[in-house]
Amino acid sequence: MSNRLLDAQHLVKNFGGLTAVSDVSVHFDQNELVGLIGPNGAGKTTLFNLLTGVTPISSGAITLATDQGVQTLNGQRPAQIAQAGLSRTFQNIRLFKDLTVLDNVRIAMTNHYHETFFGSIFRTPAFYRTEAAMTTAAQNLLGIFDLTTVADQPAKNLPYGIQRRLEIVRALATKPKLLFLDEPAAGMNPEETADLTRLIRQIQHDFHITIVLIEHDMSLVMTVVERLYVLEHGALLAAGTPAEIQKNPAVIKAYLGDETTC
Ligand SMILES: Nc1ncnc2c1ncn2[C@@H]1O[C@H](COP(=O)(O)OP(=O)(O)OP(=O)(O)O)[C@@H](O)[C@H]1O
Repeated sequence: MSNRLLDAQHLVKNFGGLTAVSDVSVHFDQNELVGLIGPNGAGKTTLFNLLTGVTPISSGAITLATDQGVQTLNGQRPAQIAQAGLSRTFQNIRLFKDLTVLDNVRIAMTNHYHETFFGSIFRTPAFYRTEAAMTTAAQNLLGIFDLTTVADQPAKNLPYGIQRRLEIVRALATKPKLLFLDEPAAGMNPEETADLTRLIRQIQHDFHITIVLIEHDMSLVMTVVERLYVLEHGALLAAGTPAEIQKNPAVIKAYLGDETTC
């Protein structure tokens, strides 16, 4: 039986006269850790935006395997796609900076805990039960990711690396099947990057989800992923294991050279 989770076929995205994504087909399997690399402007973030519904596709098809069968994602709104099990982080940190760490995670959980308008206005017992369940679940997640001691601090008070970790925890709070991380190591110092590497491995191990990672830090991406896609000028240049990609002459010529980053 196939363990295919997400299938994207012949995706195209045109912005006026510019083709940012040009006939790209990718797939992600259950519990896989996949990297997406390529130089600036190659179309990596646009591809994430297409897969998560942030940007509508010009043509192509995106399907997700679910317990109810294969579901078509293209044409659906980002909230519907999130509900289907796709979650993501962005290149720029998008936290509620004035809210506490705990509330940032609780808010991300609301799509799984249904509070009625009546309940929230009249503070019914059901409302308090839902609130308590959300708080407990959020505290558990913070515990797993060593954020308990900062749970009551406003997100803006956290060091940069911890804010990035909180973003990932928020994305996990939506209980995704597939997590897209857009340059999670951007702006991190070596110690923070090492922490992130451990965190990504821990998530895959503990949560059994698929993770797709855009990353410019080649040492990070080559150590954590099982498979890589390489984009160039919006098109797929290569796909394979880190060992295959590192030996691929076209990739070496286009991106790697003698450098450890591209
Ligand atoms: N909303 C938009 N409108 C017009 N052009 C866009 C839009 N979004 C992206 N582009 C263009 O599409 C191309 C691909 O951009 P994209 O951000 O996907 O690249 P990237 O590989 O993620 O780059 P980076 O590594 O710098 O983040 C670029 O030429 C960019 O200017």
